[in-house]
Amino acid sequence: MDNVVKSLSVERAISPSAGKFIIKQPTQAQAEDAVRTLILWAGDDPSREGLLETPARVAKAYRELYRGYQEDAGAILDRVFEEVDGYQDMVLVRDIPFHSHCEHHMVPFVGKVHIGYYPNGGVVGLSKLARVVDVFARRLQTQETMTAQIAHAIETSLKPHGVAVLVEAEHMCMSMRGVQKQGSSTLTTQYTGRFRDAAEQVRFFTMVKSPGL
Ligand SMILES: Nc1nc2c(ncn2[C@@H]2O[C@H](COP(=O)(O)OP(=O)(O)OP(=O)(O)O)[C@@H](O)[C@H]2O)c(=O)[nH]1
Ligand SMILES: [Zn+2]
Repeated sequence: MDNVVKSLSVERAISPSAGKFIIKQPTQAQAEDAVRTLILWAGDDPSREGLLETPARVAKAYRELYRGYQEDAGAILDRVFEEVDGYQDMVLVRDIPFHSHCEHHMVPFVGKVHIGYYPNGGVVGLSKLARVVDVFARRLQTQETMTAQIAHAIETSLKPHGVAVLVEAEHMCMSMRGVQKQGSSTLTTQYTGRFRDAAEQVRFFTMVKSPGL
């Protein structure tokens, strides 16, 4: 196992174009060995029947849970509809569910994202805002970073008159372990443009919390 870990030598270099890290992917066998190590660390026997296929399943699940690293929010927000008969008011998509993993413990945090923006000429497909949430949620995250990244992606692609992002979430690393406080929630917000105005923030928040369908 030691040899596998030593030979991983993850390469980290900053790509000049996107400012992204280029990671040299470990092989499937290396990923599965790492899971076997963690099973041993948890105190179980990775060679018992029920756990034999677990390393392969976990490696596959990781591809899904961390798919966001392979995705580009800019490409998702690329298509704008301009024929909206002069609509200029706020567009709000609320209660977008998400699950992410905190970068400190790699334990889930789950909740909802609310996104409002003031269009500048055109509007984006509503589903695309929910897709952008997943691009950033399916990475190792802090709630603050995820909130800022969602707002930044919309701001950069749509250049709207303002973006508001509100994220509310429960962190399993605070409920299942550590301080063990079930039911606490964390709210984070990021505002740009018109939403820097306090009255706009009140309007956004009121709409987010108004009775639903
Ligand atoms: N700001 C912020 N903190 C987070 C987030 N997710 C987890 N944390 C916190 O990250 C901190 C890590 O603290 P450390 O003292 O390094 O780790 P720890 O000993 O496991 O901390 P405890 O959770 O208090 O047991 C904890 O306070 C977590 O609650 C997040 O999205 N944003
Ligand atoms: Zn955590």
